[in-house]
Amino acid sequence: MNNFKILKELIKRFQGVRAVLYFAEIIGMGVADGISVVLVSRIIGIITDTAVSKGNLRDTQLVKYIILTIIFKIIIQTLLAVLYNDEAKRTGANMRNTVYGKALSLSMEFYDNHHTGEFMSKLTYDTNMASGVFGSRIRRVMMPVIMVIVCIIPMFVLCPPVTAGLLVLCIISLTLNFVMIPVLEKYSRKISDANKEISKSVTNMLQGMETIRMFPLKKVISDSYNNANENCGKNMKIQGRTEALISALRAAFDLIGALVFLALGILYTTKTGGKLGNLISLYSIYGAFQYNFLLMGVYIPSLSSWLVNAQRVLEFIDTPNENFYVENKENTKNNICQKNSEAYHTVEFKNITFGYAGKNTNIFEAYSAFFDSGKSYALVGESGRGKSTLTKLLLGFYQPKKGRIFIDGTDITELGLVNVRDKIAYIPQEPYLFNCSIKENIRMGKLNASDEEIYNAAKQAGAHDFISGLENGYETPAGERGNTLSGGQKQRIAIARAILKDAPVIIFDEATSALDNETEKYINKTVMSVKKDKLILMIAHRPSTIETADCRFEV
Ligand SMILES: Nc1ncnc2c1ncn2[C@@H]1O[C@H](COP(=O)(O)OP(=O)(O)OP(=O)(O)O)[C@@H](O)[C@H]1O
Repeated sequence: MNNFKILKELIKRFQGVRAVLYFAEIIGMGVADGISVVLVSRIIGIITDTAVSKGNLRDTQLVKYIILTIIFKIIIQTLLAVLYNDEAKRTGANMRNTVYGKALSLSMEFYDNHHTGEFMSKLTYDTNMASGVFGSRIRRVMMPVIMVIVCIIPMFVLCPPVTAGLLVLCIISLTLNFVMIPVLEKYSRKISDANKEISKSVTNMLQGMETIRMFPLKKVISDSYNNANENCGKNMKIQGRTEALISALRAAFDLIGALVFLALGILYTTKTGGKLGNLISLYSIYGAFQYNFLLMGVYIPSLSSWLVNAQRVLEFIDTPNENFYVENKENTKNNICQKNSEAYHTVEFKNITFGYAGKNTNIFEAYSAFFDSGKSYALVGESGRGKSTLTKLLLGFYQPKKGRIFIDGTDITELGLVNVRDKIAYIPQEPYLFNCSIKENIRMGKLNASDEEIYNAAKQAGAHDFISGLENGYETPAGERGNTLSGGQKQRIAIARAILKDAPVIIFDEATSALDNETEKYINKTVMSVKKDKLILMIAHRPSTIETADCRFEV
């Protein structure tokens, strides 16, 4: 995608019709800025001519110019700047919401294939840069262009030959700046890639902190971080030097511009009898003109390097969602309610074939299985056979290559992801606890649950006693990923959350593996007591767990 297309796409997706307002505000600011520069130059010119002719300032139109300057420079510009900022912030927020929303809609396969660090970099660095396109970059590119256009007309009116000479100089310096565009773009890409690597290293370090300390992995991890950091630093250095070169060129052209102005100005006043006031006015406008002309050479390349990140954000947003199933069909939802009231819940896998993306072999090949209502099944089989995968297929985390899956006799592709997951309470091998209170963690099973319902669910999950024993009871923060709790405590909170959900199908994926025998027995007893109208699938290795199930099912 070329830069223009990226920009067009960004505007279409994140601004829509509001783009008209946004661009009108920038154009307004640029025009007001340009006009105020011209007005100030007129004031200087009038003062100079009056001084040279020893005239009276009162006889001039000085006050009119001063009032107009105040209106354009202070009132109009400030007003437009405030409106512009609001619009830019709205666009940035819209972009961040879209990216975050996208992250929640992606398939599990996406997360399997993307490193958390790389993903974090996308969510933060690339999105910040992309929202910066609207936050500052477009304004910085457009304002100088508008200023240059507004200034060039009075400059030619005031003194055509000097203006023509200065313009040629400005064009040469701008061309040189443009030569630097591809260089800056190249290093911006490299820095962005290096930042991804840094994020990956930091995520590895944070998530694998225990393992890093257990094995002597400090050096390996810090080497990988240092390499990424060094690479980033190296590219930033080259980018910095290129920018310094551009600044040096700008300074050189400043100096040459002043000399050209002096030479042409002397010729203009001595040979053609031009007014000194006009020349001083011209030089006053030229200061702003030249500055903005060179800014075009700085900000246009810089915009294109920010657009590199914006393109990545667009690609990310275009990643397909996990919604390969029908979403929330109203009539389907009614069907589900009817079937729930019948209290008969079955799960059937019919001739499914599945293998994870990127792997040559399939885990299931035309595989069929049927699970009946009111029963509990212990899913057994050697490690790696595919027990967890089978339940994840049921949850719609992955899509089978062939075959169909039914809940209560309805194909899950017709039910829709939301409805399928609504019918299932799933407790994974390593349950995730959010960084909020224990009570709020349990409440995630049913967002409108009363405190009483939460306590009851915790009692059934054998968690009430230990939670009540904590200094802050149910208000105790679970910590990041539940790290203030033991493995068994985390499991019991996750079980309470699943019990609270009161779904017709419950999946335990080794959900009691970290519990002592007594607690496990207690939980199994309470869970089995509610199973009359439920279907329970338990993935288990422990004989004690397998024994509590009605049927042993070899996957
Ligand atoms: N996200 C994934 N991406 C690629 N391969 C995966 C993924 N998850 C699991 N696998 C592979 O699929 C196979 C089945 O894994 P699964 O976790 O379903 O087995 P399991 O029977 O539950 O094993 P265990 O009893 O050890 O928990 C394994 O070979 C595993 O390496």
